[in-house]
Amino acid sequence: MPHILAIDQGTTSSRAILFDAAMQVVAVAQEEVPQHYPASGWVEHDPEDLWSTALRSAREVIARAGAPEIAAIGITNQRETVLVWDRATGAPIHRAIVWQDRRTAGLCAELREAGHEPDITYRTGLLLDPYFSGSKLAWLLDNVEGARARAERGELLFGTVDSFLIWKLTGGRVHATDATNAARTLIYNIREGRWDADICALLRIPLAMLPEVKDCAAEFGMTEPGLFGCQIPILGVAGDQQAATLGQACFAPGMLKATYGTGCFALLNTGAELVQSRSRLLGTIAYQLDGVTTYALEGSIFIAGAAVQWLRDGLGVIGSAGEAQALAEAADPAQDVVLVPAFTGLGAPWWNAECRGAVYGLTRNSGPAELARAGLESVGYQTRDLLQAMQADWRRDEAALRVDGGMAASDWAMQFLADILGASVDRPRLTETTALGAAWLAGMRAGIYPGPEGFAEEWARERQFMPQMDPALREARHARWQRAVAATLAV
Ligand SMILES: Nc1ncnc2c1ncn2[C@@H]1O[C@H](COP(=O)(O)OP(=O)(O)O)[C@@H](O)[C@H]1O
Ligand SMILES: O=P(O)(O)OC[C@H](O)CO
Repeated sequence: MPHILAIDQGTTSSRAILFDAAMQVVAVAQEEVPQHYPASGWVEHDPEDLWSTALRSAREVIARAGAPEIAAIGITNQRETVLVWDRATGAPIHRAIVWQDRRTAGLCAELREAGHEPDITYRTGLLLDPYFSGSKLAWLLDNVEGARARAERGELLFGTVDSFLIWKLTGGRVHATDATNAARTLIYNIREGRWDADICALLRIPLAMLPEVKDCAAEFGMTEPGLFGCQIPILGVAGDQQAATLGQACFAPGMLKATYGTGCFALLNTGAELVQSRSRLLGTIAYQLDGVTTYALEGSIFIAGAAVQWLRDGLGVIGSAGEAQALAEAADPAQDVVLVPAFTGLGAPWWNAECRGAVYGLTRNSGPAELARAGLESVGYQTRDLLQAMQADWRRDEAALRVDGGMAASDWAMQFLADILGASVDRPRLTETTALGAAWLAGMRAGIYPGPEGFAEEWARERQFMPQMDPALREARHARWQRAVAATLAV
């Protein structure tokens, strides 16, 4: 029976997941990726680590499953992260600059002050923020000696992590990306589906270094025979948040998923319509199949599961993430401690990089339990702000929010989410949604998995969380949270 291999190259780890012909997980392998912080606000990955951890995970998962026949590979990846390498030798010219890296804040501010943001947002759906690839690529060309001249001579190639892995997997024969990854670069015109020559000129990025942009389910080349002992076609590629949107089968306009990992990324399918947000949410490509683009509105929260990590590593009040829930349950119901986890500023819809976290409502009786509860609740409150902004931008059907990611494992956090949203929250049976999305793209293209309709029918709910909080209390607590955010932004 043919299997599908999904490679999920994430910010903190590389994972490989093998799915069988019935789309069930057969085996998983994972390896941490070392992080480099060469200066305050800078985050880098060694390209060799990205490649070797992905390759080792893939080989290990295949070996664990007894080396079954693999019909295709699907790739999903941390988005926006920038790599530049030599076309002839494959050697990277610098470490990868990771999406979290803020070194280009000055360049982005200059471009904003020069009035470029409205036009760039119109063309790309994005904001002039260091988060996206464009300014990072410009930084490399400006700061690595000789890079711009070499790029202009056509000697250097740019890619996001998917492109780099495709290049390595195909032995340097294919330089390609998919539309969802291209949509995160700030240099791709998502209305017209092409690299934007004007924005590239503004950032002085030579067009010759850009990869070919393909559908998410397409021919991305065959792997080198030496890598897995046989050649395997790469048939699916999507950025990790878009892959999760697919894995959650959010195919209909109005469907919405939120992935709760370190941060939280919510994507709302807006169909053929690219929505211009009034609340600084992002317009992006949800997926592109058979040349047809489906758009999404996206909101990012920087701190979700990271609030739980802070309880564990910063405060030391829990030993593992799974303990947060029991501690929160022990909190004094009479207290209303609010944590605004702006550890690195606040993301959508606030987009304030300067503010920092705060705790409100402390009494002499406040302790670890109240902080744990406040930490878990902060994720629900932030999600509500995000979804309210989405609703203001675009009608949303009353379909439930579909959740996934590590923090979605917490029943307590998901119940509070339903309570504070006043809406139901659905957790799927298969929580490996990111990998599933990539596998589905590849498996569908290989002809062994169903098309979107058949796949959507396979989606199954493990648990639905229904709102139970009294509506007046819900509104009062959310209003208090909003006052806390306003105070945090004002400091
Ligand atoms: N049971 C749990 N309760 C609350 N948070 C959890 C739980 N399990 C994991 N997490 C949080 O989920 C995050 C890990 O999720 P994951 O999807 O693996 O994230 P990422 O891909 O960003 O590394 C961590 O920040 C962790 O604190
Ligand atoms: O690798 P993750 O899961 O933290 O996801 C990172 C996002 O793609 C960044 O936009």
